[in-house]
Amino acid sequence: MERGGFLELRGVASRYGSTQVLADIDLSISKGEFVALLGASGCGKTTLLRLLAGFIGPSAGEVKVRHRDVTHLPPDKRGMALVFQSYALWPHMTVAQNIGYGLKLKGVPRTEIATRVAAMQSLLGLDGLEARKPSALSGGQRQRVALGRALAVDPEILLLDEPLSNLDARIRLTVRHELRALQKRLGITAIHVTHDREEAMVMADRIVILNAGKIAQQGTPEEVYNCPASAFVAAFMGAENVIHLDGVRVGGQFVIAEGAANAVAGVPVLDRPLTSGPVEARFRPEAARLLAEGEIATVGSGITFRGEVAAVSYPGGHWRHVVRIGQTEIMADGTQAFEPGARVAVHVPAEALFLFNAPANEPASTVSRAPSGKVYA
Ligand SMILES: Nc1ncnc2c1ncn2[C@@H]1O[C@H](COP(=O)(O)OP(=O)(O)OP(=O)(O)O)[C@@H](O)[C@H]1O
Repeated sequence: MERGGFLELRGVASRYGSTQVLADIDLSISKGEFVALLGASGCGKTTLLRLLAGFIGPSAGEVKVRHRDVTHLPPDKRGMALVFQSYALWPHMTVAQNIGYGLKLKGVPRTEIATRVAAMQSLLGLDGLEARKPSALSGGQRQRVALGRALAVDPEILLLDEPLSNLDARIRLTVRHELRALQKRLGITAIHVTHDREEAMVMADRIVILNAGKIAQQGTPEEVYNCPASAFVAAFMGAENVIHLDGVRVGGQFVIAEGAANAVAGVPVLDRPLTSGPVEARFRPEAARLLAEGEIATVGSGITFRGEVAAVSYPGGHWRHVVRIGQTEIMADGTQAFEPGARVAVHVPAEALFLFNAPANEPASTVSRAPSGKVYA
């Protein structure tokens, strides 16, 4: 895959009336790349996709495809096709007519439409269903017809607006896999909007995380999962446990001060712009190791908190514990169950502990400050 330069967004902004929805969007997408736009509801994912498709114009910035400015081109002149969450199939048309719809609009001769439609049906495993109406298809089949209709016009760029979210969980896994395999096979560039983290992780070459209309971070699934650039990204990528700590930066180490529930601990700063003072420590429930309190000394680098089990449940595959550490409650998974009331140690390895300074512009009232080195909530 040739890197960057195929689809470029520079300084793109968008507003609905006086409401700013997107700002400072810079993206460079390679030909054949599968990019997931991931973010919470209302962060601007669909607006960005509609802007790429040409249904709305940006209030600032430009969109280029192969170095050609398409910012003000109408949707049908951009070489892009959009697949919606709701399928948007014509109910009175058959599968074949739906797939051929875009070709008919373009004035493609009937015999050629028939050939292309047949090829699409066979590519998407819809052979034998050509005469059916959408009402006589399963959700997964309908979504494949919608995909066929988008691909039949031979777009260079496929825009996917949560196309799998109406499918039930089991079918979604299959269609995810099919869609990714098809995209790779056709070498088509795809931009996929989703709020499902796992879907983005398993399908995309690159994940672009949006927060309130801005790019919070972009990178491979592994990068955004293992090296979140902010507390927001860490939380969004599942590191929902949060403990407030204090410490000092000494060269490449951050030395966490002793607290009511932890001893002094040093963790590498890596490439985080960490400064001495209060920090927010985040980690995933599955990254924490739960031990009986006496086992503290046997664990490796990272930090260990002393706590008490408040609740335990079995969601499948592991035991999930709610552990009270000071006034804070965190979740920690383990292969062994500890009873409520048990005194435990929660060890978080250095590589799974994400430290962030509290944002400088956060109002003082929302930033909790602890006495130096204390764990608190
Ligand atoms: N036509 C519109 N007029 C005014 N505001 C709008 C319009 N469409 C969207 N918005 C607002 O713009 C913001 C971004 O909406 P958008 O649909 O892009 O979010 P999203 O990330 O796709 O959300 P979801 O995951 O819920 O679909 C939201 O606050 C939304 O209320």
